[in-house]
Amino acid sequence: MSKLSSVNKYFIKYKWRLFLGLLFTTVSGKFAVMPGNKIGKILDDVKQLVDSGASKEVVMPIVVKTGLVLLGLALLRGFFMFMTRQTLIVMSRHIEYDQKNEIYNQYQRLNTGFYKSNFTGDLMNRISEDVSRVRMYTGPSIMYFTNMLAITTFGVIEMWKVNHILTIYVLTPLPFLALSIYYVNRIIFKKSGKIQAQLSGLTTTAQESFSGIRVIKSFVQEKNMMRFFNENSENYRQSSINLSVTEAVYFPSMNFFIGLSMLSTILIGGYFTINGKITGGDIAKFVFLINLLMFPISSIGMVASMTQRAGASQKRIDEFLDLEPAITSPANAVKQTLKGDVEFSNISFTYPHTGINAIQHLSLKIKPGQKVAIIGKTGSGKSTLAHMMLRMYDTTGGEVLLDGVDIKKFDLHDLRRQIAYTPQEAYLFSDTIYNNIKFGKDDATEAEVKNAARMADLENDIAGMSHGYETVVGERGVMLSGGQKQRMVLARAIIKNSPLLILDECLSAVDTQTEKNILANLKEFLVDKTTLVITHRIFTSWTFDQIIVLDDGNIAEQGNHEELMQLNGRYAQLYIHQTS
Ligand SMILES: Nc1ncnc2c1ncn2[C@@H]1O[C@H](COP(=O)(O)OP(=O)(O)OP(=O)(O)O)[C@@H](O)[C@H]1O
Repeated sequence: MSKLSSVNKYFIKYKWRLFLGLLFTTVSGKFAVMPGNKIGKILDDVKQLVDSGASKEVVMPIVVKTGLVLLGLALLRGFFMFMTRQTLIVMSRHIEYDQKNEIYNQYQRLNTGFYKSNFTGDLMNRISEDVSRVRMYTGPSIMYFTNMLAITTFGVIEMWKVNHILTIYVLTPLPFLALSIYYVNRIIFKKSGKIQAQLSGLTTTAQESFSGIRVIKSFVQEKNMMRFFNENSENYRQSSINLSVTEAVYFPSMNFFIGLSMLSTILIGGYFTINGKITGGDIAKFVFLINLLMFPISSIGMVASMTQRAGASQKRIDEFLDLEPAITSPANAVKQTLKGDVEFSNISFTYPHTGINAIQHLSLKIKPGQKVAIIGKTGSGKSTLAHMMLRMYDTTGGEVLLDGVDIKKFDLHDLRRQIAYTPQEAYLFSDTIYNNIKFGKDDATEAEVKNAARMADLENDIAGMSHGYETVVGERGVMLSGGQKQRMVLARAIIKNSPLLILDECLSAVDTQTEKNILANLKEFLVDKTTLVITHRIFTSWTFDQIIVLDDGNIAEQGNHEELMQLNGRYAQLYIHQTS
């Protein structure tokens, strides 16, 4: 239970729903037990009247009256059961909503490094499966447990009033019922966990096949993929059949123990009736109450098993929520409008999980409004430099200064808000073109969105689509070509209108004419913006203030175009190769 103590704050938040829910459950329990008395009494009364020779006309109204009372009690019980669900189950839905938001918020707080070292499936599980299991505790478990307490208490009191010994005999099998349900539930849970994992495997295989269908077809791997899928599918089928065998034990075991209680009632109750200790009506009352107790008692096992699972899930949720992001805003964080002065002062960076020294003692100064090209062979550390500026990772040595201030002193959100960045991987949301561009600026007007699209040379592409700006781009933008995706991401960065712009391979997939159009469109827009262009291809139509050639995490060549051509090093070779 201690694992679930962190859920208590929600019970305090929704205390009125909880209180009313418990009250309604108790009242509905009372109404559930009350018909027992009525049934016992009417049977005894009718027997007495018939024995004393009363006519049908005398007996029938009494029976009808009792029938109406029973109907009224059933309606009242139904009403309070409805109210129980309206309070307790609705409360559990509110808690589920709060927990999901809390977890989602934590996902957003954590840094890039966290996502590199955790699997998507596991992360998704916390927000879906773990939260659902906790909900089973905050809603159904509490409801079933209270219902069990109420019905058992009221029911046992009623039985006790009739005959102590019979009550003890009748109740003896019931704890075994609860225990057996608990064990069956645990086995079912274990087996369903295995099935769930197999199902995830199947879904992943199917999903990978859909995404990689072109690769599968071109390598003529259809048969192998089918065989692989079939094997997994067969395992899943076997496990599911196995589970249904276990599930089939559930109700017969319940009936077995209830049957034992019934047997005691009839045998011992019959013996007591013969001896005049109880009446026939009392036996009917016992039979009614035992049937009533069947579900609440068996629910103890179910509740115990659900609570255990919820505890394990809440532990996982708590461990996740307790993680502190490695990169945060400091106390008294600096918030200022950036001019665009950038300095890398002897920075080094080693990736934590692989130990790769991506940047080594690099120093570089960029003045406000300068255009800087960062080139270098693959893996030389270009993108890592961009990550340092955005504080996706913190340097392991040296400092990054913006307008002379160490970036670790800035408010993190304010810092990122002032840097427009196009990551190498052009990521789009499965939303409309319009919303994907507008994502760069919450309050952007339609004119701003269209202007950003124009600058990214997207106007003609969008005009050619049947729904124009309202075209949905599909999952991760699958409906668009590689070049269109890159330009969408560029438009999203343009609309941000930040004093600092980092373009990481943002035009690698567009043809040279489109590249020229975009660069021409951007020239004026970028006049006063510090711009870092990370590229393999040299933009010949632009004049860069500085060109940095990176090699193995350090600067191999530095200067403007003329200086580097004179140096006749790597840049010159690349330039000659590209222009020839
Ligand atoms: N998340 C990461 N975890 C561990 N190592 C990484 C990570 N990202 C990059 N690296 C490593 O750091 C080095 C620099 O990578 P980086 O992405 O900065 O290179 P790059 O110059 O941008 O390359 P490319 O031109 O191929 O994009 C590489 O050796 C790379 O393998």
